[in-house]
Amino acid sequence: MKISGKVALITGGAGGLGKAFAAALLRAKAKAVCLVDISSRGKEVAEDLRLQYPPSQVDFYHCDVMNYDLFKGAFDFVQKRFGAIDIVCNNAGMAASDHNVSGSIRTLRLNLEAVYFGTKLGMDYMDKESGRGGVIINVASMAAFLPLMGSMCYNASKAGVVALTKSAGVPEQYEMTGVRVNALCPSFTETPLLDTSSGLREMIAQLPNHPIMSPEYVAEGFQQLVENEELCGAVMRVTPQKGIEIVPNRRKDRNSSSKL
Ligand SMILES: NC(=O)C1=CN([C@@H]2O[C@H](COP(=O)(O)OP(=O)(O)OC[C@H]3O[C@@H](n4cnc5c(N)ncnc54)[C@H](O)[C@@H]3O)[C@@H](O)[C@H]2O)C=CC1
Ligand SMILES: CC/C=C\C[C@H](O)/C=C/C=C\C=C\C=C\C(=O)[C@@H](O)C/C=C\CCC(=O)O
Repeated sequence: MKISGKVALITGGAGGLGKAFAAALLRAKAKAVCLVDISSRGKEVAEDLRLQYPPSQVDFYHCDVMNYDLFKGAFDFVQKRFGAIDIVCNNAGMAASDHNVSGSIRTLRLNLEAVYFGTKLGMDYMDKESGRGGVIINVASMAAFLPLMGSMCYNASKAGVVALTKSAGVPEQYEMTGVRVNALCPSFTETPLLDTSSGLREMIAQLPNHPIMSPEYVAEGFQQLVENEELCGAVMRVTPQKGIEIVPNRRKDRNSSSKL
């Protein structure tokens, strides 16, 4: 998809990766980006980006994406304001350690349930019937493949996002909807999330040859998932060791008459 002139909605847009994704779209001349976040910091982030990237429009919509009706309100807002939605990024996320039961349940709800809401809403608003097609990027993590110790629900939520994205992105579905759905799985990235878990930075520092990546580098992968029309149901890993790579899709090796 050519980004120039397009309209995007990014959840968790007040945070590290969300802001970098927004900036990447704005540099590629998106018409408008709406940052959807529960933190009112999003207002300043939107203002900052608006000043940096005229004449693109940047809005902030305050919303808890774990509430389906409130999240739908964000889609209605963007649809009404700009006439269409082309790009949805389900990025809002959190992590909690295993001994924090309520935090772990919240992690599952935000990282997986709300990504289901955003994927369903993205399809409803962008499919060929109500919209003009589009692309959804769901932010998972390398934790989907290599679990972060002591964070069962974080790891499970991210593995769930990968499975959800593959289901939503099967080619047969794309033919009906015109909406591509892809997953982005970064390794450790320099954002405020790294400071929410005690001892994490020390643990990362002990990993051999494992620098923490910049949000701007991960945003390069994000931009490829948006732009490359070939990618649907794709899972992209972004790591300091191997760079930006698409995880091979086993489905392609199967007999074409198989539905699995
Ligand atoms: N930083 C890292 O090392 C990595 C992060 N990720 C994923 O990237 C995504 C973005 O995280 P970061 O930018 O790193 O963290 P962050 O903490 O900077 O950003 C998360 C954003 O989500 C927002 N948010 C939290 N609860 C919300 C809710 N209920 N409704 C709406 N917004 C809500 C926060 O206010 C914040 O702005 C997350 O899904 C995270 O799991 C994936 C791999 C690595
Ligand atoms: C508090 C939350 C903190 C961090 C969030 C983040 O999403 C968690 C990540 C968890 C695990 C990351 C593992 C990363 C591994 C690597 O980047 C590389 O070691 C992987 C490179 C190659 C793997 C070998 C292979 O399978 O090919």
